[in-house]
Amino acid sequence: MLNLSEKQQQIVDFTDGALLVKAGPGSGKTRVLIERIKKLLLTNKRSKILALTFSNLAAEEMKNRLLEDQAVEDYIENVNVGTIHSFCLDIVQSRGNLIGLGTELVLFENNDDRKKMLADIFLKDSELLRLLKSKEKPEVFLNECLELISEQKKNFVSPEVYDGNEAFKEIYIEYNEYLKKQNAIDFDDILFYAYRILTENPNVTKMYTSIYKFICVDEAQDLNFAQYEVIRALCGETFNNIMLVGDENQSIYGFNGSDSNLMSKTFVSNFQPTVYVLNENFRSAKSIVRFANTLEESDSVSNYFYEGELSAHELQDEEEEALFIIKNFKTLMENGHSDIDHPLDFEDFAIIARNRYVLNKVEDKLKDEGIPYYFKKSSSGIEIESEFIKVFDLSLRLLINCKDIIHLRELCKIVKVDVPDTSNSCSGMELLELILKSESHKVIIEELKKFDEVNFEFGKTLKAVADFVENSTEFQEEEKYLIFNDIEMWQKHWSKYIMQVEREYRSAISFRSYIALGKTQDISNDKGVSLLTAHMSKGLQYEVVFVIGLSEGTFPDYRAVRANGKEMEQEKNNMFVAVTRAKRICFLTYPKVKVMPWGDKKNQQASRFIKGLEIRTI
Ligand SMILES: Nc1ncnc2c1ncn2[C@@H]1O[C@H](COP(=O)(O)OP(=O)(O)OP(=O)(O)O)[C@@H](O)[C@H]1O
Repeated sequence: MLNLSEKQQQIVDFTDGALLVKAGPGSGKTRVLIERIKKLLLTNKRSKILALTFSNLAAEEMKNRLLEDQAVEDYIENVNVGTIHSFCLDIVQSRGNLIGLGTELVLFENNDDRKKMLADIFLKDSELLRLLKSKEKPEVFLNECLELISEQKKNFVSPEVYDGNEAFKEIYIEYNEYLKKQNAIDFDDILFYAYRILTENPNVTKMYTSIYKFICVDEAQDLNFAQYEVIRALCGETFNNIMLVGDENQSIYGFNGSDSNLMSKTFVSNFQPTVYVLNENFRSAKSIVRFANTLEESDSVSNYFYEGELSAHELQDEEEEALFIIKNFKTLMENGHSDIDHPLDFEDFAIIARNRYVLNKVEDKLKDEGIPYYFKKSSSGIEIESEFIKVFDLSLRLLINCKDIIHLRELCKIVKVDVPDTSNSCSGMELLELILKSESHKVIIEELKKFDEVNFEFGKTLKAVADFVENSTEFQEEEKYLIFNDIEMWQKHWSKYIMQVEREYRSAISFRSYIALGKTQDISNDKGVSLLTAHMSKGLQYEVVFVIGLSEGTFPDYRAVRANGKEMEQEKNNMFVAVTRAKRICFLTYPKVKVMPWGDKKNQQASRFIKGLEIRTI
């Protein structure tokens, strides 16, 4: 067990009142948060703690780190770790009725589903249809409408109070009505409705604050308006045992409305927290901290004796850049490094870029060399390849929610039947019996019939479907191949789900919500060199980091270069996050010439972020 610094210890020992920990990279924010939760668990054995994170990855990491300590094992039930969205979805699904919604609402997480709904709305109304047809690019217009709806919801502007464009107001009203008719909500509704439930029902707020004695929020610099307001609503009038932890310089979700002022100004004025600042970096060697400080004018101090290594390199083109990475990777794997006191492994390396495509060349080279690597992904939902499992998936959706018109139509289209009239109330199973007639589809019905809310054994269902497919002569080899892969993927989601949810709480609707929120994505056992975007690298650390594609227009991104305003601040933060993932060695590279997808060659300038360094050429 590592010793905490004096300041870290003070934070861990802090008991009552609001608390803000502002701290630089590698200063132990996450560590302090975890230690404080442990301490609270052990000293307040009957109190519950709510720990909110921004990603499933961060939530999982936090749970694992808590579980590592045997002392807290018996009290682990007292801490609820999860993303803000997942916590709020629980509120909405269980108490939607308090604001005129149904309960057990399903989440339409997929943008295509939202678009289909919007298209329906335009088709039904001749005025709106005319408007749509007058647009040069109707598809783009639909997307813009969806974005505008999303923006209103993120700002908690309901259609009733929206006072802009009349046509849009109507579209927005209809869109929400359509969702309501299907007992569904979209992603943005999660926070908005949770906020309404909490603020319009003080009893609910009181119930939560009497259950949870402490609330902690990690990565608080990434809070956006809606998230902050929900957290504030959760605290009601009097609760103030809330702890926010974050680093303004690592705020990188500006495009999603995040604003570090919510943490450093609004929270301070609303809660008057005790503020701690941590600036000792326990992760990175001196040269890395020194460079990071020049990016952000921060005052981090490396706690390490090691100088480490940070260097910038110009390569001829992307091919040369990729070869340079492979060469240095191999040298370090073979010889190690005097500042690293253990032999290096694949997992000690990360290659980070501003966007996914910059990593293509390196990926090719890693593949050629047989070096294991993986992409960190953040996704939600489930992607299905085979038609049969698509039918299975849609059937499951209808079983959960017979009002789901969007997916009912999709299912009917696939099995080529007319959409049945759903105006007479009809259960999901009755609908399925009307639609699914082929032998193989009847198997789906039989299997789904076995579900009842008390005993949701999806693993057995998958096994039965797999057995049927194996013995069936109805499918071609290729189709079977896809079906088996799809089933295997479902099985993985199911395994992750049952690890998180006790048997008695398992149900089809909760399983679907877990999938929709990305809580069943496999994120843990990836092996090999990490390929990451700067966004995905948040919170992680590696002995050796290559930050690549560091040219003007790529990193910083060309849009930020063009706008040259707040966006550039975000780019700098992205760079800051990427570089500070390195513990001991950091290579910064860029290709002088970039070959465009259509074959042209483009000369590039070194990124402004490395201009102050000596740039080596080969
Ligand atoms: N007091 C300490 N002594 C030694 N090592 C420490 C101490 N505090 C933290 N560390 C180590 O420093 C590293 C960084 O800690 P942690 O990940 O908690 O920092 P962080 O502030 O959350 O980082 P970031 O925001 O950059 O992701 C970890 O390896 C952690 O174990």
